[in-house]
Amino acid sequence: MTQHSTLGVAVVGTGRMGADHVRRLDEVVSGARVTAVVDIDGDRAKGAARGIAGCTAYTDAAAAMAAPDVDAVLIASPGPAHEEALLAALAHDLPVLCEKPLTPDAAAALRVMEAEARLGHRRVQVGFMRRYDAEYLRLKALLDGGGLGRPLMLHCRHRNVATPPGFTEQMMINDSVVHEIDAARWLLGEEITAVTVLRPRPSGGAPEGLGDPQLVLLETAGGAVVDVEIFVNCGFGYQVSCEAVGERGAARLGDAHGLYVTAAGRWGGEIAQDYVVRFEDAYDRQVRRWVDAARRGETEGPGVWDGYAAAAVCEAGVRAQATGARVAVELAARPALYGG
Ligand SMILES: NC(=O)c1ccc[n+]([C@@H]2O[C@H](COP(=O)([O-])OP(=O)(O)OC[C@H]3O[C@@H](n4cnc5c(N)ncnc54)[C@H](O)[C@@H]3O)[C@@H](O)[C@H]2O)c1
Ligand SMILES: O[C@H]1[C@H](O)[C@@H](O)[C@H](O)[C@@H](O)[C@H]1O
Repeated sequence: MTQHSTLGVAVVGTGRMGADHVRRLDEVVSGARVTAVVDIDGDRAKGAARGIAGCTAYTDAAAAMAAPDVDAVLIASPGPAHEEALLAALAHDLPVLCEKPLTPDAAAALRVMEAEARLGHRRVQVGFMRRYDAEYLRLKALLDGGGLGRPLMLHCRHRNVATPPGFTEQMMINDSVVHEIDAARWLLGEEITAVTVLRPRPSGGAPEGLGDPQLVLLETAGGAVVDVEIFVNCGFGYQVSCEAVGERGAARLGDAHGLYVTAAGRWGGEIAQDYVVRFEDAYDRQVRRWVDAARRGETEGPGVWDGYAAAAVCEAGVRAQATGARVAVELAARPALYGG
């Protein structure tokens, strides 16, 4: 495997998340430099490349991946565009960090899995950044160490201030709850086997046609239950919390962020307004670990199997959302490459 002194990274998609990753690779993470940026919006690509020495702007991801100064690819285009970029990167056997969701549907994820299996080694890390968040890591260590006894339930809350234009009910599952789906699989070490979605009366603050909030219930292979409140137009802040309840104790993350202030007859803290603030450290740690592994010629962290399993649960979730029924998750057999 190639050893890279400095990893030349192509960032595909330079919107909100892609631009933040370009900044991160340029200013925060050592051992990498952004040699290419790709966006179907050429002006946006040029804007992202501006000020970065040796960075070329492209509108075609395949052209960027064929460039000699591109050693790795960070995909931050919208979910439906991921499959094409992933297959192109795998055709060049390049290390990839792909923003979540790996793909919005399970069939596309399976095609990516087949392409990676043909290489015979893992190349793709999925951007499930909560696995790199300090609080989630502590909760995972506590659960793995048996500190709470056998875990029985997770209570999760996922609140966004507001949705961007075009955000659909399906995206509440595919784009938002997909984080809890991955976090639950990782924290509990079990696959999710069934999904049910309950709908309280919709908030007046939600856009027309969006049944927001919703309560998503996940059942796991070992009999644990996970409830997820997804409320993407709560209006007051970006809140992500998770309480694990075990046979001998409970532990909750996500309550406090930032300063706790006592002044002017009041006490309290701040609520982050978006994910870029709440998960800044997690994104930094995730990208640093990806760059370090890629420079060693290795791939670690959540991979294509995790992206596929999450997509399969999301598909069941979207059916449960539409029908009100409890929907079983259908999973293919886990290939040996992913520990099957
Ligand atoms: N991990 C997280 O917390 C987190 C947060 C936000 C977004 N995301 C993920 O990041 C990705 C991007 O989200 P965003 O909010 O930055 O979206 P965005 O709409 O702000 O940006 C997407 C960009 O991709 C470009 N684009 C579209 N199709 C393309 C293609 N085929 N090739 C190249 N560029 C293309 C668009 O022109 C746009 O500039 C999504 O997968 C999203 O789910 C993850
Ligand atoms: O794409 C975003 C992102 O993944 C955020 O982390 C999540 O809180 C939002 O709900 C989602 O729309």
